[in-house]
Amino acid sequence: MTDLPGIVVTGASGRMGQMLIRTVQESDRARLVGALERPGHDWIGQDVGRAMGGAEIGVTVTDDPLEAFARAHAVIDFTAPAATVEFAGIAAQARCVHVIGTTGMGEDDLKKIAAAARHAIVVRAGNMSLGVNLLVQLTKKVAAALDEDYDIEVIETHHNQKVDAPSGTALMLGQAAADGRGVSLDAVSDRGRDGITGKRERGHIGFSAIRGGDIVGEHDVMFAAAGERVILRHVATDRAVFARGALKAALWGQGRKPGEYDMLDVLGLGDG
Ligand SMILES: NC(=O)C1=CN([C@@H]2O[C@H](COP(=O)(O)OP(=O)(O)OC[C@H]3O[C@@H](n4cnc5c(N)ncnc54)[C@H](O)[C@@H]3O)[C@@H](O)[C@H]2O)C=CC1
Ligand SMILES: O=C(O)C1=N[C@H](C(=O)O)C[C@H](O)C1
Repeated sequence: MTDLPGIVVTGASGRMGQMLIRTVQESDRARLVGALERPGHDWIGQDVGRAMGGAEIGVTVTDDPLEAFARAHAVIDFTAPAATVEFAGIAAQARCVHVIGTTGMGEDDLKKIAAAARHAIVVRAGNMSLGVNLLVQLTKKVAAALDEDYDIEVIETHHNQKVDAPSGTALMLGQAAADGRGVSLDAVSDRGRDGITGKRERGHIGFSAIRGGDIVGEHDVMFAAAGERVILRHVATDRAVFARGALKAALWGQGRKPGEYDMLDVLGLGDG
């Protein structure tokens, strides 16, 4: 039991944090060795099982990443961009695999994570589910097969607590569509249409975000032409799909060479 890789979950009280703690606890391939929350959070100092409303599990919630990561083989991190950038440096120092699910990161944040990944194993993806990563590959193939007569639109739908848009998944799908077409996503993105926008530009990739209720996460990639539409869709109904993917990534990362990997690497779905 004690030989199993030790996992620290950051953002322990969050929607994903709690799901990850349950997933690690239920796994016979890993053990939970730490649970982290932000300084000042009322879970700090409590047993994480009790704080989640269940039985004690012998892991006390801490706000000290240095101390927590020193005991871990992997950190699974679904928090916020500033926290994730800080954790990337500390995980590299502690030599543990950093699995990053956090979305909404800016260019600067991504540069800092890439710098940490020169010395550390980082697995980062805007969506850790098998289904979405398959959809990424399908999107690339369909975009390569259809010409610019087909307007590409990415539509994402999430719960009303989500703070970033477009979702990390929508950006992955948009990138896959751009790669399939052999164009730069930055050059063709249409985000946040409002007002007199002018007609849609041929070859652009549009993004729309819908927010409401407790929707876990839905993504459509629409290829719309005169007379027909092709729609690729993924619907997540349970956050367990993300947590299972993240734990898989944490185990896959053990003993790898330093570098930044994604879920296509973990799942063996890459191009070659
Ligand atoms: N890649 C994927 O498969 C998925 C990614 N996500 C992303 O994960 C992130 C979190 O999502 P949710 O769990 O829904 O959010 P949430 O708001 O429920 O949880 C975030 C948690 O992080 C904690 N946190 C913030 N700063 C911290 C710090 N410095 N130290 C420790 N803890 C800190 C917060 O207190 C909170 O408990 C978002 O960016 C979301 O988009 C969510 C689901 C799947
Ligand atoms: O915030 C969420 O909830 C989710 N975030 C990820 C994203 O931004 O794509 C993944 C999933 O869709 C849920």
